[in-house]
Amino acid sequence: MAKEKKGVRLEHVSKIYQDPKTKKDFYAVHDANIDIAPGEFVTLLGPSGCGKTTILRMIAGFESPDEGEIYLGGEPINELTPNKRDTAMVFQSYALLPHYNIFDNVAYGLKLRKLPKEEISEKVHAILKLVGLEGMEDRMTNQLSGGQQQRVALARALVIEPGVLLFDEPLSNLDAKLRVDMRNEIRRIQQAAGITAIYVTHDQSEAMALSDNIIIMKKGVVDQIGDPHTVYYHPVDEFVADFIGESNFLRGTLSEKDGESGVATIEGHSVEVASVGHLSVGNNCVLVLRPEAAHLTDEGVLPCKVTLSRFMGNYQNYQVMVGDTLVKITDFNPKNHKIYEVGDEAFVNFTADDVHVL
Ligand SMILES: Nc1ncnc2c1ncn2[C@@H]1O[C@H](COP(=O)(O)OP(=O)(O)OP(=O)(O)O)[C@@H](O)[C@H]1O
Repeated sequence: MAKEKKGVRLEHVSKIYQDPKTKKDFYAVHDANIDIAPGEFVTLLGPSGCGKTTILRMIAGFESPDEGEIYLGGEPINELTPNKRDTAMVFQSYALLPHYNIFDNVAYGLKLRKLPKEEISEKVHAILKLVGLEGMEDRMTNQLSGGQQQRVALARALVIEPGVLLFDEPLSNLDAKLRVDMRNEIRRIQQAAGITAIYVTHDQSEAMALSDNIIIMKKGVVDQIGDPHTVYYHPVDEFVADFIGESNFLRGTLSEKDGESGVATIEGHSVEVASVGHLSVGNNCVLVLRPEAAHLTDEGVLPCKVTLSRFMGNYQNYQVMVGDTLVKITDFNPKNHKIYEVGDEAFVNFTADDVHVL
């Protein structure tokens, strides 16, 4: 449906703001280098205040970078006003026109572009079909549910056939169930429309569900860019490991090394590890162990004492102490495993491939 899918590139982009309290300048975004391929769905993910929205607003043209250059479809766009950029934004607040019906809300951008009436009608109907609002053209937007309003906002952005669609936390105002339904819809519609999408969220499951690639931001800096699998299994640091899913951090030192494999000492116990080429013997290291990758067994890698054991229906939730380290364990197959109770002595079991070493 898009005229042409466009890629987006940020080269050494920074944005400086003044802190209203201290009056000191600070980098809201610092030296961002991002390359988004045409047709890709990318999320900007990170905690509040990390600079996600600032990046999105710079791409849209509502803010201009203090350093660096932004390219859209290979062309530099820093000097272009928002209406000259081939982008459309879907806002958190929907920003619909309250006294207009669905048709007129969606047609608005096309009327501004002075398209012939028949073409407008054709395009609006095609988009309403795509977002699942066919036949509802005459409904006023204040008579719609949150999910329907979100669909209208999406249709209104899509109808102008932008090269890039920008989303600023578009599902924040919806309840949990609807958020999940709508995010699946957004992904379906983006793929059907064949459009490049950049999506701001602080919800990691939303980012995992939607993205080809996730850009994880930390205090104005791009910390890691990768597909959901990479950021989950190969986080670059503890921040990413903690932000994407749950993690246990087992701290110790590397005591032996042979090429890529080695042995780490954790709480006085030897643990076989892999992919430690970046470390030397004697270095401190952190083993990132996902709760679902760890198992409780009678014999295993690290002796522990169970401090919490809770049946959650589809999984058994444990907390255990390995020396002074608390380890969370999720057993997704409790029906077929021995259940340990609080106070039991057991072992945390895992293989070298189950841990990611930082
Ligand atoms: N116009 C402005 N003037 C001064 N500081 C600003 C301005 N806009 C944003 N900031 C600050 O810049 C930093 C980054 O803000 P930004 O809105 O990009 O964060 P965010 O990651 O999108 O956060 P959230 O998830 O809360 O929306 C924050 O510290 C914010 O307070």
